[in-house]
Amino acid sequence: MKLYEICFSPTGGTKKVADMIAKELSEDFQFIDLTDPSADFSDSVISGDDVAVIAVPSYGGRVPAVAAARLAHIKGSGARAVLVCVYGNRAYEDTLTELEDIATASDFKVIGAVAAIAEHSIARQFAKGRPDTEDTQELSLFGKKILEKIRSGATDSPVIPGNRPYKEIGGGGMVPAPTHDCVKCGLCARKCPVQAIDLKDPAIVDGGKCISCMRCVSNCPKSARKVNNAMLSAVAGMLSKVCTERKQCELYL
Ligand SMILES: Cc1cc2nc3c(=O)[nH]c(=O)nc-3n(C[C@H](O)[C@H](O)[C@H](O)COP(=O)(O)O)c2cc1C
Repeated sequence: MKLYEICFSPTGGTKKVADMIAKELSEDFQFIDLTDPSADFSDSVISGDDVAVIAVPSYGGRVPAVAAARLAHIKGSGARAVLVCVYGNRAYEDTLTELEDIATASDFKVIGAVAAIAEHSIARQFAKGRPDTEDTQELSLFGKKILEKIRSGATDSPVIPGNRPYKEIGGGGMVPAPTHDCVKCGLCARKCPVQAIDLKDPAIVDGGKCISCMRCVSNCPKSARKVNNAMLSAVAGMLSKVCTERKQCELYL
């Protein structure tokens, strides 16, 4: 059995959680980075006796559309899959259900699913420091239980929460822009998962392509990329009502 970690993680929270699960399943794994806009995902060869940890963040209770599209190119060949959805302590709604449908359509056999919490990548005061020590212990235990199921040879699929049809895709429009501290190093443009930022002039952003993933904000070595303050305060105000109470990690096996 070979382990794959197939992950879309613009600001690293999803990857942290996926790594915690993956390292319980195998000492080493092959990483497939769904944020890489230049990768040809149909090149990934996964065979029937492999296992994949497929991890995405929740965006508005859904799988980020670009992650869904890239994932659809990977052929599962009947390999077992453990789905991971990471969210910012509001809710993940239909993310796991949608991910289950995408994985199944790509010929993966879903044997488990995890929902976990990481710092909210837009309003970073929510779920700050998560996954924390308590999450780490819980996720390590989840990983051990998943490994037991893999070793038992069981391939039944758990009942995963969520609705079909899924929630409508909403939100968007939070397009980060450079501040006066920008030195035009171009890192944001090179690392943008959807190539929305102009390589020569990072002030030029294709708003139609930007998915508001906040990678450019979190990656900037000069902290010189920001979203509009008024917009951010409005979002934080809305989230404070629904994000404050601590949500727990969940395992579906
Ligand atoms: C565009 C966007 C939409 C989001 N929507 C939700 C949401 O519906 N519920 C939630 O709890 N967190 C939401 N979040 C927070 C992310 O799911 C969370 O911060 C996640 O850890 C980000 O993953 P990453 O660090 O791998 O980029 C959203 C973040 C972004 C950027």
